[in-house]
Amino acid sequence: MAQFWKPGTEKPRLVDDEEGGVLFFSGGFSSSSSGYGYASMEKQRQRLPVYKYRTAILYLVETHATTIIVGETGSGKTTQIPQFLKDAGWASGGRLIACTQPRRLAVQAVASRVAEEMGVKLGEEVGYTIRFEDVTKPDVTVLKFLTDGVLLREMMDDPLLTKYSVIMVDEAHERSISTDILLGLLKKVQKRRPELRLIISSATIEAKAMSDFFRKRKKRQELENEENGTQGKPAILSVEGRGFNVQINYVEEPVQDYVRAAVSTVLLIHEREPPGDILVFLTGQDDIDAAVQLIADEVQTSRKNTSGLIVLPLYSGLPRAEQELVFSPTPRGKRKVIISTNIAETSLTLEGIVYVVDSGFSKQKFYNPITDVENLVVAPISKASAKQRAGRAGRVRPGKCYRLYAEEYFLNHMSNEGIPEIQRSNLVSCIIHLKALGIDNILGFDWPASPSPEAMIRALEILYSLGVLDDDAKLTSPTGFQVAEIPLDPMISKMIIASNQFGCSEEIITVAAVLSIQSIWISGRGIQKESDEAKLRFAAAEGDHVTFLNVYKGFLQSGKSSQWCHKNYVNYHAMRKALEVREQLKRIAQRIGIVLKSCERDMQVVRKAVTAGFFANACRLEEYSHNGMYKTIRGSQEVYIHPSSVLFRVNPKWIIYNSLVSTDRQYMRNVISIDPSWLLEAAPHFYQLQQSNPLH
Ligand SMILES: Nc1ncnc2c1ncn2[C@@H]1O[C@H](COP(=O)(O)OP(=O)(O)OP(=O)(O)O)[C@@H](O)[C@H]1O
Repeated sequence: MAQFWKPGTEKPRLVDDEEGGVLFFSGGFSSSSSGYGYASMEKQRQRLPVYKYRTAILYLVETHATTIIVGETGSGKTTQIPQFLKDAGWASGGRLIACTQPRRLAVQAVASRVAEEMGVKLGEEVGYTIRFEDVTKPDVTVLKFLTDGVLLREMMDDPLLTKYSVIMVDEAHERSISTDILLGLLKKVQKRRPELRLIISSATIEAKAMSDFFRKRKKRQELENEENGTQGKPAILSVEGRGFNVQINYVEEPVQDYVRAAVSTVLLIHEREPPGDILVFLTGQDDIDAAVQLIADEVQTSRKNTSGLIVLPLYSGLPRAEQELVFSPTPRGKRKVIISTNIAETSLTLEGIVYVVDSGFSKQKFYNPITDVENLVVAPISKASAKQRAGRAGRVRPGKCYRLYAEEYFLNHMSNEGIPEIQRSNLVSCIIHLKALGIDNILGFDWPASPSPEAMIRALEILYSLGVLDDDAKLTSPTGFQVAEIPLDPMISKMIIASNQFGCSEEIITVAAVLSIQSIWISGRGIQKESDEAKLRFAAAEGDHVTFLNVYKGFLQSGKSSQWCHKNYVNYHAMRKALEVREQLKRIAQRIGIVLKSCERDMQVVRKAVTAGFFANACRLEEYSHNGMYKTIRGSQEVYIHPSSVLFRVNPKWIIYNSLVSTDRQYMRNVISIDPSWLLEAAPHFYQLQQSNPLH
């Protein structure tokens, strides 16, 4: 039987749901009808649906180890619940309240908003921590926003997270790898720290399944204790009501080209709809650049009314200052168009947004443990994502969402939730995390969704070959511990550590920084020829990694000039971002004992260091191939050099790639030529495992 909670009542009476022993709460509807413009911030807070549930939330958190809170997008979960907890005393006595988010941008934005609402300076009482950036003050910060990945890292120093009284895992529906590992670990921590409180929140989570996870595999004694109290059972609270209405529009016919369709929709909104900014969801930097270019073409040819449009891209590779532009107020008489990846899908409030255009696609990772290939593929989103995207409108005034797919498709074909990332990823990073936390029995770990044993075995094998795990599958010293210290993909971390031995750490840190950016080249429809020609000025016969070093050198010699970038079809923003990342990596490298040293012109050692990290991605050109077909050494997958690579059509016999993208074929991005004997030097175990040695 379900239990209903009437907002405003002091203490709810808790009644078990017969099936799951789970508590359900539901309650009053709240909707706002007037705009926020003139209301004080406190009034704005009080109008949010979650405000009416304040007492219920505090009561549930007091009486339950885990509380699952489901409420519409924009109902106030992220910004309000941490403040309720603080006001109720959960941050007294030097304790902290944590609120995690899957994405860095959301962490920063939400922390700023909460600091503003509380009238405090960001970094004091309210702070945030994201990878490479800590804006908190010891003994002063009480509300801390952080990515779930950062909280996992904190567990390496403090496995029981003793300084936190409450941890709110927000946007749990995203099921990122870090969220899933965190949920598994927090369940363990709760056994040792029964006083720790967990809140799992989202607009679109399957609350019952999450609750079952927190209940399963309890010992009999624990279940008996539950009979006598509510402490062990997760409570579920459903926050009813939403801020403002969002009208959903669908296309009548499926669209052929979602980039063009998105641009046409933007122009149509601009022509016909009243003022208000537009947020467009595409899949990645390439799509976004193409859309920006298409709008720029329209502006130039003046075929459509484009006056007053300010077009801003938004993706994770953009430097901070560029990302922050999306939060700046729109000048009077103008209309901002933000073209974004799913980086803006959850938690963000972009004040001026009235219109959302949803392409229905995002880039998603897919890993095949049999072939050991991880692809970034453009794939349809889930209903949960579509709902989150629409929820970026209607936050401070009513809005409209234009879905570039048919309603019939949404209703009958779109999956409710995406596949958890852990079930479609290479598990190398995840296993290092768990090992560094002393979790030895990885197969027996309590996952919210189990990864496949094949993927697990593959990852263990690669980690062993990287020299990160020993024969007993424990972290090696020092390599394993050093790799665990660097917050990057273990293959990149290993490449950095190996550069110490090869005397080329300066170069390899630059390579690592550039690899962390999606692309440093300006590309797009209509400028391909010019951009290819410009690339040739830097192209190195060894491959893309060495080419990156040439570009970086040229950029520094130009005095980090934007004109230089423009002239050479190099993306200035990307270069600035690479500089930012490089600085951070340099600090980490020095901390773990890597001596900064340049190999000057000796590019062989650079290639050897790359091989030491990425040997598992080695490929050989098919001897009789006339179309540049390679096969991966492991898995014999057919792969081709991506046209953006300087080795496209050069086709050296032996190469290593950094990542794969899948379109009509499997394309290798960022490729370097190698000597096959280096593979055996770098990973004898890995290559000798093959039945017949593939290196001959
Ligand atoms: N930066 C901001 N500027 C103006 N209003 C804001 C801002 N941040 C939040 N708000 C207001 O607070 C409301 C609640 O935001 P909050 O992020 O707490 O909601 P949420 O329930 O966590 O949403 P979601 O599920 O989408 O993350 C927004 O709908 C908006 O009205």
